[in-house]
Amino acid sequence: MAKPVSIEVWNPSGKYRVVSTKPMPGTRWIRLLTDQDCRVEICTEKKTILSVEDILSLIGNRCDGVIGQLTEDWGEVLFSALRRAGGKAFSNMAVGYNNVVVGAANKYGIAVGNTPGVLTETTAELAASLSLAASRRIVEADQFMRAGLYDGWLPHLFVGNLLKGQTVGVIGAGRIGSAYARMMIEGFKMNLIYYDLYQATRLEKFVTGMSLLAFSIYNCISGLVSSYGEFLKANGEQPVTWKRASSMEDVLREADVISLHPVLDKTTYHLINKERLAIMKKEAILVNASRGPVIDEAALVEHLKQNPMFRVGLDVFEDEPFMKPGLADMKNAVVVPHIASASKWTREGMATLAALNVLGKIKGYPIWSDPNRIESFLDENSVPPAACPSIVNAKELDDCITYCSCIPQPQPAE
Ligand SMILES: NC(=O)c1ccc[n+]([C@@H]2O[C@H](COP(=O)([O-])OP(=O)(O)OC[C@H]3O[C@@H](n4cnc5c(N)ncnc54)[C@H](O)[C@@H]3O)[C@@H](O)[C@H]2O)c1
Ligand SMILES: O=C(O)[C@H](O)CO
Repeated sequence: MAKPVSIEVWNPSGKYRVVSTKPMPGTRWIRLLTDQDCRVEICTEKKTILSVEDILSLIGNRCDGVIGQLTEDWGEVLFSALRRAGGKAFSNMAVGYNNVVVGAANKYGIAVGNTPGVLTETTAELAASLSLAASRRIVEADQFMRAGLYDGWLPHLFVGNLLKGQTVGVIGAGRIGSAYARMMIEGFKMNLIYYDLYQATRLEKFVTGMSLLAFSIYNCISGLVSSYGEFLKANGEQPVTWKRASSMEDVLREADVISLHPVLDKTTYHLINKERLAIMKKEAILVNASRGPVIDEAALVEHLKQNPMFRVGLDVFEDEPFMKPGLADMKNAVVVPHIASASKWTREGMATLAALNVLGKIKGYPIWSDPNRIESFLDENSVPPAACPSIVNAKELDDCITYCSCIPQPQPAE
């Protein structure tokens, strides 16, 4: 018998029972559910990571849908329990869903939602912040100041790396990887090399498009230049270049700053290991805001010890919430606790998308056709479309996909 967990209830007489395993930012997500006849139960247990038993207790005997977190183990046990309770949907409040065994959800006919798009720029900004913090040794310097060690300007004090004109490498150039690449190219005039299983057409177009736009504007004004490279040169700057690498090793060898943005799956587990660290430049910067196990963290600690000029910026860790022994002592590592998507707007938007995934399945709405264009769900001043923003197993469940945004709007509950 599972131990009861504490909850807070909204709209107790609601027809559909929706459980959220954590309080989530904002109140719009609660309103969207209660307006559609849902009773919302929010787990208020103090402990950070809920066990499978805790969640079983939350699901109980009758539950229409659950909004959960990336720290939870969603597999056979929970999906079978949710099915028995009459549930239709689970949504992670996250874009990554490596904590979910999608095959088990398919087996029990449960839809699995995630929250793409709303966190793209916020996560890319954190990766950019880590790139800067690591390259300019900001955390080390801050600690030095607070320790009262600063006794005057020195030519060698906290010398780091200049980004301008260096090469940024992106591994996994999807939504976040591409947004990060654009920030580093535009912000610091870095050259780009990327590796992905697929061509990042939008990113390539952006770089080329930017070049052409700048080129045409400059050309109109001066009539002097024939390429973006020349445009930059004419301004006394190095031209920006980009290329798609045919192997990940090419990125590791060539780039000065490398940021990891792939999904975590069998192909990306320990993508960065001892051998691959060894081929990186001795003074390279490595950033990870994807998932911890993409890096063999024990090998990374050894590499940091052997190569004091090699620096990392980490938002995620192999055994969260823990760090591998030795990492916390490394001055050449900047570490933050999985906060890449932590801006108010983004977290409230993630809660909204997760709630709408669950609500949409309960109401029998179709699936939104393009999870990269979810803005219409986030506009606080309008009723969101009657669709599930992003269901990762829609195909497996034979769900109906909507290709039109002009679909009927949901009506308030009577
Ligand atoms: N730290 C955080 O708080 C945080 C926030 C958001 C997302 N994330 C992580 O970032 C990941 C990416 O999010 P996204 O929205 O950009 O997803 P996305 O699907 O748009 O991009 C992932 C990219 O990884 C590529 N990829 C897959 N396998 C690969 C491989 N073996 N080698 C190279 N590339 C490979 C894919 O082709 C895709 O382009 C999420 O799955 C999540 O785990 C972390
Ligand atoms: O996958 C995700 O969405 C993050 O890790 C949390 O924002």
